[in-house]
Amino acid sequence: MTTMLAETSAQTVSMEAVTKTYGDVRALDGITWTFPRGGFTAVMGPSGSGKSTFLHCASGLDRPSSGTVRIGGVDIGRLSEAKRTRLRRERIGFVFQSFNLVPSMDVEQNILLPLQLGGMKPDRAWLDEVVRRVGLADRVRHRPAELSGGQQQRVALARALVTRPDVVFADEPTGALDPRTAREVMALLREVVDMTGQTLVLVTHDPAAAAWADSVLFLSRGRIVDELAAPSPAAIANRWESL
Ligand SMILES: Nc1ncnc2c1ncn2[C@@H]1O[C@H](COP(=O)(O)OP(=O)(O)OP(=O)(O)O)[C@@H](O)[C@H]1O
Repeated sequence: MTTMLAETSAQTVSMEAVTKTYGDVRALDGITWTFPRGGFTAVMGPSGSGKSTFLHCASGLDRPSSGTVRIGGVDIGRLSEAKRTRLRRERIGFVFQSFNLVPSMDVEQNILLPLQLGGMKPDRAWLDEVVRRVGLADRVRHRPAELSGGQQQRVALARALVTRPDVVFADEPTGALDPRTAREVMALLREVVDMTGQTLVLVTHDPAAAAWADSVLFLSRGRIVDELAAPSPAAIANRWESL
């Protein structure tokens, strides 16, 4: 087996005293956190605890109301919207519950889309490596509609990895999959972290999915209230109950 640690980014995302308010609502209330490089972190919390807001701010989709978010060492609060978009495209990968593939494009075209949008040149060797790693080498000319849900999510993962991002954010990536396919996708995410040193952040409601992570952050009312390292599904469910 090959490892590609040398090819991963030196930077991750760090947040310092981050708040986000919507009118009177304090959706994030003083978040300070740096995602460990090469680590797999799950973020959990009850409905309304601020998970989506956390994901949006940490990934540069949105700007905090106060505090600092650094992506690859760059303070996103100081960037124009256009520059933040560019930084996000180059430094962050996304995987969503709904896959978000372009139906008219084949697998390879979908995977290459972030490079195309950013005017970046594909690295053929890395593309082949990513496609092989997610198990799609014999599917590159298929369209999304010709693939199972699990395969479509693998395409989305390959698309997230193709730019060699600092951090991949996965938002309920198994939410649309049956339990067996969900386990396969989680096992693949774990393998990608272990084999490539990719930093990964998973936002999920599902203790079984979160248990694949190195550690779980628990959000409540916009704050990080706990971290569980090397968590079992039972320990996660237990902590969840008391939030
Ligand atoms: N655009 C917005 N405008 C106003 N209030 C918002 C907005 N986005 C989020 N909020 C509020 O901020 C708080 C945190 O919401 P957020 O969506 O981050 O929580 P969540 O943990 O992701 O919830 P869920 O699990 O239900 O998706 C909630 O009180 C929510 O109503």
